[in-house]
Amino acid sequence: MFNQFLSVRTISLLPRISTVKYNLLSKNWITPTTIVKTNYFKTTNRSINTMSETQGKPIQCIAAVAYAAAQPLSVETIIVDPPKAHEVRIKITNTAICHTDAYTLSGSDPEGAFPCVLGHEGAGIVESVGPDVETVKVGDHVIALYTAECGKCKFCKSGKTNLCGAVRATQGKGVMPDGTSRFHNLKGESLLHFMGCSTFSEYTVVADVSVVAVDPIAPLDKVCLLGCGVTTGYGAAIKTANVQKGDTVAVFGAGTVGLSVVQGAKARGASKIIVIDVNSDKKQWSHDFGATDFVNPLKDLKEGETIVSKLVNMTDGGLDFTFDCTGNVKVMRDALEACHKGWGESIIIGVAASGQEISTRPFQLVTGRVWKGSAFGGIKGRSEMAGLIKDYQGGKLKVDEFVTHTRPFKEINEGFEDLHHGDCLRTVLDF
Ligand SMILES: NC(=O)C1=CN([C@@H]2O[C@H](COP(=O)(O)OP(=O)(O)OC[C@H]3O[C@@H](n4cnc5c(N)ncnc54)[C@H](OP(=O)(O)O)[C@@H]3O)[C@@H](O)[C@H]2O)C=CC1
Ligand SMILES: N[C@@H](CCC(=O)N[C@@H](CSC=O)C(=O)NCC(=O)O)C(=O)O
Ligand SMILES: [Zn+2]
Ligand SMILES: [Zn+2]
Repeated sequence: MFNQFLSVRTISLLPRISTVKYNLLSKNWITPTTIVKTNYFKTTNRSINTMSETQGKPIQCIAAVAYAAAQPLSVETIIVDPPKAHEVRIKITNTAICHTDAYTLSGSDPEGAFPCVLGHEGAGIVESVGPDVETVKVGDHVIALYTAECGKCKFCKSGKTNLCGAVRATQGKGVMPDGTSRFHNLKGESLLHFMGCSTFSEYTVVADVSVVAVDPIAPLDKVCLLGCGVTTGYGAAIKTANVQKGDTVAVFGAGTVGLSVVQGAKARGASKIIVIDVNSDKKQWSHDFGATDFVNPLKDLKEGETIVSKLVNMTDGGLDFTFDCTGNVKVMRDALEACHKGWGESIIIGVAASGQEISTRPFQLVTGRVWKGSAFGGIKGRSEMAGLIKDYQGGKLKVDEFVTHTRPFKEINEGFEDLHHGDCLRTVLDF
């Protein structure tokens, strides 16, 4: 099996590599030449193309397979085929569990199909690449991206969105761009991919447009969270909403996504950041991440008061920006209606179950309130991840603080249980 660490023997065969270091944080061997360039669309230093012993061969490894909706995951050995052209096989070192994994596993996702390998908040090391891959190389530390960035499609070139059309259609069907899967169980049954990532497997295969190399010094057991929750919330505040100094902000739902919106709003100098959550245990966290106020609508409303009227009164007529980070369509309506007449914008981030729809009086929009959505915080994964890693390394973006639980990968089902407890922001699994 591929050794996740570049072996000394392998490295000694590469005369151009003079210094080999052991990264104590990520527990991996690194070399100076693995340090990534800021232009992620082309690897400029191709001097290392380390061959792994497993290159071109199927790998047997541990994975968590979702065989059916609302059933525990089956932790078992699966077979991961080698990457084809424009594909990358990654040794996942760490993956977190996002609320969206639980949503799809529950059966509420119209795109959910089984059996599949879930997981989309993961990081690891490139084990091998298929033909024509020019953007990452063996040994690179990487984050999987559920929002691809090809740089060439109509979406990527528009300058208006981070959504990319290159692989989204096949991604939604749970297959690689050529329409087939790289995962099989030991019975020979094909297993579907998920969100173009499938990080609940020790090895996964992703499209080359769905992966970004990161500074190898960044700890993979923390920056895996940049694969979804932290990036989504922070980006929604600083990119989608583009919160400005002095703006007033309300954030519904104080999970990892909501608290990351809070830290984005704080970074921008928002004058008021109100968190609304049904669990008062989230109050301390909210303040720690930068909230100025916390409201529990189940406890803090007076007779005749609604959450909307309370928020409007707290902010002299309504908020400049509100964010739904719950996935609850009633909350989405409240978030819109708490916006200031004339200009308030409400950003929907939460994912609602199949069949759910939003509604409001059109007059709310006629009078200037704006409803928007945000996927992956509007962040372009390949060209903008380096900036987020720098924000994290410079202490501007909190990431470690979200890791409330860690578990060995085999405890993944217990990790899903953690999500239901108010004391959990993220459980990070370790392979
Ligand atoms: N658009 C995108 O790109 C992305 C969307 N998502 C979605 O964003 C949402 C948030 O994700 P995440 O932070 O991981 O989830 P969490 O479950 O950790 O956070 C949601 C929070 O909202 C609280 N909540 C639930 N109902 C209400 C309510 N009626 N009013 C106020 N608060 C409420 C929950 O409390 P309690 O725990 O007590 O229920 C919890 O604290 C999910 O729907 C997820 O699927 C996630 C990532 C990316
Ligand atoms: N498959 C669902 C929609 C799920 C969804 O909205 N996903 C979010 C990311 S959630 C991450 O944790 C997203 O960014 N969607 C954009 C996309 O292109 O998928 C459905 O069909 O309703
Ligand atoms: Zn997610
Ligand atoms: Zn594209």
